[in-house]
This record gives sequence, C-alpha cells and structure tokens, in this order.
Amino acid sequence: MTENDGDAAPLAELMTATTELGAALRELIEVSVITTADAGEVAAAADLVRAATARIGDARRPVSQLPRLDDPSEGRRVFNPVTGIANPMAPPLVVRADGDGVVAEATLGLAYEGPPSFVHGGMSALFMDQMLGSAAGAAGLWGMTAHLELDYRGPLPLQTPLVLRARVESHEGRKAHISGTIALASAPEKILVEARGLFVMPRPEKQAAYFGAITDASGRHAPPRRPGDATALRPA
Ligand SMILES: CCCCCCCCCCCCCCCC(=O)SCCNC(=O)CCNC(=O)[C@H](O)C(C)(C)COP(=O)(O)OP(=O)(O)OC[C@H]1O[C@@H](n2cnc3c(N)ncnc32)[C@H](O)[C@@H]1OP(=O)(O)O
Repeated sequence: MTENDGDAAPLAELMTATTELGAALRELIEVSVITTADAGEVAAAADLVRAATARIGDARRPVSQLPRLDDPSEGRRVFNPVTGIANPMAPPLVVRADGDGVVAEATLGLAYEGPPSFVHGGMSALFMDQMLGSAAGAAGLWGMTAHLELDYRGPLPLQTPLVLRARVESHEGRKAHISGTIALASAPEKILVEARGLFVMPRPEKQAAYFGAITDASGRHAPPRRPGDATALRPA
C-alpha cells in the first residue's frame, strides 16, 4: 500500500469487495456466452446487470488517476486485463518467477473462443504480451512493447490447462528481446504458440509525455525513482 492510502482497514474491505465483484463478473461473462437459457431469462438477466451498473456507475475516476487499490511501484495493478484479480476480462493469470523467466497457468473458458472450441489467436497475443512484460519485470527491466510477433503452431483448446512461459533472451541499453511460449500443461514440451518481442524503455521525454499526468487516488504525482516506476507514487 502507498503511504497516502489512509486507514488500511477500509482499503482491505474495498479490496475484498472489488475482488468479489471481479469474480462474480467473470462468472457472468462465461455464463453469458455458454448459457442455453431462453430469451425471457436472458432479458431478465440483462435488466439485473444494468441495475448493478447503475448502483456503482456514478462514482468514477478519471483515466489519469490510478485506482486506490493499485501500487505500481510494487507491481500491483488489480484491473490489469490479463493479471488483474478484479478485472473480469482477465483469467486472471498468476505470473510467478521460475528459473530465469516467468510462468503462469490458465484454463480458458468459452469467452476466449476464436475457432470453435479453440482459443482466439488475439487472446494468445494479449497473454504473451503480458508474459513478456512480466519477464522483463522479473529480470529488473521494463519497457513498452515495441514489436511483438507470434507463430501459431497448433490451436489451444478451451477448458484445458495451459502453461505460459517467458524469459529475457538479451538486453542492451533501453531494449530487451524477450521470448515466450504457450503449451498444454499435459504436454509442456510441445510448443503450440511461440512469441518474440522487443520491449523498449521509452526515452525520458516520452516517459514524461506518457505518464507525467498520472496521479494516485489522492491526486498526487511523484516522479519515477527507478526505471520500473513510470507511475511511481511513493513520496521522494
Ligand atoms: C514475478 C513477476 C514480476 C513482474 C513484475 C512486473 C510486471 C509488469 C508487467 C507489465 C506487463 C505489461 C505488458 C504490456 C505492455 C504494453 O502493453 S505497452 C503498450 C503498447 N506499446 C506501446 O504503446 C508503445 C508505443 N511505442 C512507443 O511509444 C515508442 O515507439 C517506444 C516503444 C516507447 C520507443 O520510443 P523511443 O523511446 O523514442 O525509442 P527509440 O529511440 O525510437 O528506439 C530505441 C531503440 O529501439 C529500437 N526500436 C524501437 N521501436 C522498434 C520496433 N518497433 N522494432 C524494432 N526496433 C525498434 C530503435 O531502433 C532503437 O534502437 P537502437 O538504435 O537504440 O539500437
């Protein structure tokens, strides 16, 4: 938590409630694409969802303001669309250090479908982008995706445990070359998706232009104290 978060108890309560909402929405998304309920039931569900949206929809933060629950200087982004526990778009991937890289497991439902019964290729690119970025972070580097390419060697089945890996291959100056793979957890040696990416730490003037107006939940901005803290919020 950052020092300006105030009392820890309400924040813990907010984290619990927000995580609960994320989990409930994740279930809702999956059920919404897999349900065989009739039209009346689906329409009634839509009304319920709109009522829920109205209940919390009036209080909104601007895009330049980080959520109260985030602490990017410690890598906590609860609404990240791949790893964020509170973002229903995220499986979420739980990325952990493993050897000289990072690893995560995922079992994807029908909300991620591309070809019938298989994962959408764009989803694989999204997950690889995040995994490559996490590998950079785990190696003490950071950068924005400058180039990302994938080879799809075999389709990824839905509802089947997958294993995702990434590692930094080389780095020099502001550039890091990072690779990643996706395979079935039951056959980890048979690579189905291969990714290669170039991550570049933006030059200082670009960092300032991109992130200079970002504030924490109390409206305060603090300049980065280390390369990974483009939106660092700890007081200098
Ligand atoms: C245990 C786990 C812990 C984990 C703990 C941390 C977790 C943390 C996870 C976060 C994971 C987020 C993962 C998602 C990451 C995004 O989604 S980032 C969003 C998508 N990317 C973007 O929007 C970037 C858009 N592009 C840009 O803004 C600019 O092109 C860049 C990338 C900032 C580079 O601009 P710049 O700083 O002016 O760099 P520039 O001087 O042009 O180029 C520098 C060098 O890179 C080369 N380069 C630049 N672009 C390219 C290119 N496209 N192709 C080839 N070479 C290039 C240049 O040729 C140059 O090479 P050298 O001449 O130095 O050899």
